[in-house]
Amino acid sequence: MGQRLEVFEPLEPGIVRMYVCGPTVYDYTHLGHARTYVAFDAIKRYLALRGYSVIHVQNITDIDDKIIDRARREGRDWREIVDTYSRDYFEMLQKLKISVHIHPRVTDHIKEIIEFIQGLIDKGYAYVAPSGSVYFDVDAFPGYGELSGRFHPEEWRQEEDVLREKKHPYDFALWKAWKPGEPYWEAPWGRGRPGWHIECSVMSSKYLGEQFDIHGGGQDLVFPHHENERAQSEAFFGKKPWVRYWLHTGYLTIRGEKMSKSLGNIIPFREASKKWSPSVLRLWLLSAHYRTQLDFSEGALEQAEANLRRLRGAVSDLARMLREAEPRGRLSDKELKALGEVVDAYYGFHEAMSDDFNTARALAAVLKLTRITNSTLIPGEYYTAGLLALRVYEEFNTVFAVLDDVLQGAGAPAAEMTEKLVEIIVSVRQELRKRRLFDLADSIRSELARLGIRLYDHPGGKTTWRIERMGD
Ligand SMILES: Nc1ncnc2c1ncn2[C@@H]1O[C@H](COP(=O)(O)OP(=O)(O)OP(=O)(O)O)[C@@H](O)[C@H]1O
Ligand SMILES: [Zn+2]
Repeated sequence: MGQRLEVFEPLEPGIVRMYVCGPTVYDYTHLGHARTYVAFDAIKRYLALRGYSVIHVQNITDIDDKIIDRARREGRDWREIVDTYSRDYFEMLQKLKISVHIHPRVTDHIKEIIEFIQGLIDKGYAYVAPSGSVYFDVDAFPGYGELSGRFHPEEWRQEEDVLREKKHPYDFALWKAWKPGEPYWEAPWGRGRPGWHIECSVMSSKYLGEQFDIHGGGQDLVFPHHENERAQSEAFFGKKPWVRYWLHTGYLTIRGEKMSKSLGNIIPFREASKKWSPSVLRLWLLSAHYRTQLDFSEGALEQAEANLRRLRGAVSDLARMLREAEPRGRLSDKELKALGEVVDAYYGFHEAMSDDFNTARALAAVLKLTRITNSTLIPGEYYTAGLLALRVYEEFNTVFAVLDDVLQGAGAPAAEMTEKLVEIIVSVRQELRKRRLFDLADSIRSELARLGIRLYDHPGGKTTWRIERMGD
């Protein structure tokens, strides 16, 4: 609202109530949606890391013009459309490790929506038009435009098709009167269905209260959707501010254009996930700050894949070093210096995340730590500095969630067993090479590579290895 950074103070100490506008389920979820949902997931995870209890509500719009149009075009029932695409959306959430606490659906809240609209009519903020549609009377709410910074009624023109019956062209629909062939619910003003904006005012307050902390969505939702949600809610509850902090994600673009169904340039998540693992996608999506634009390119994903490999390699090497090395009472000057660099990375990560959740800078701090890990900690067998470095990777992973399996493995007996097995296979392969059975040695090497275990043959015959397997 203030167009500036503010210190975060939730309504109630220690608790964060967060509402994010979810999808209208009429088509496959694409990478643009994934960008927004991963961003809020990381925000939630970081707040949790900092000790807040976060309640995350993300709705599903399961009745809307777009859904009805699609059902009509395909000659299917609208509920089938909702079923197909909400399933696809849930699959994406699961693959990307996004855990939303409550997923309210519009059609489960019709009664509450009707009551809310009736309340707005009773308070003089809404009126029933001759058709039986109900509109919000924008002129009755003086704060309209404060969120989006649009104050000119001329810019507010909404719902052109119903201009005739609105008091002002900028009023927007709370309830849409039934037209033949459309799904409907009975209301005091006649049959119909809710407009788009009202659902979020109703469902957020039902689960989070009349005022809450964070409201999120893509930047395309600032106007009119969030402006309208805010007008409805502040009018209805008579409390200000309805939302303490508005957070909006920048667009995911492709060749500079917003990825969107209407532009026909979308990459469905399910297609993308055939080519890149969910961890690579997550790391890429978080490689930019949530408010900035992020452009899709194969090169950017390859970069994310390479970064993930480096992170995973460093963590698995570090875990192995920690199992083998021992604490050394006094730290050498060299280890002290290395420890200082690890501490810098630790603060670098938290400083970036505390500065409006800057995941781009947080990632850079951890990639720098990876260079230090590989060049100094592991070769130096620096136990104390290594232990702290592992802690940094763990906290990083609490937010980024791309190293779950390597970190779980770090210290677990299963990982140790794998290592011993790899050692045996590597020594058998050494023997084969000594006997000049290079075909066999090569096939062992490529079989291991398929499992993500990479062997490095050094001059002089020594072979080292590391686990680079992608976890998903
Ligand atoms: N390209 C994008 N980049 C970032 N966020 C996006 C993008 N496209 C959609 N979103 C966000 O995803 C959420 C779900 O949006 P919604 O279901 O309204 O999308 P949509 O209108 O179906 O998408 P499209 O723009 O492709 O038609 C919203 O918060 C929206 O802002
Ligand atoms: Zn909404």
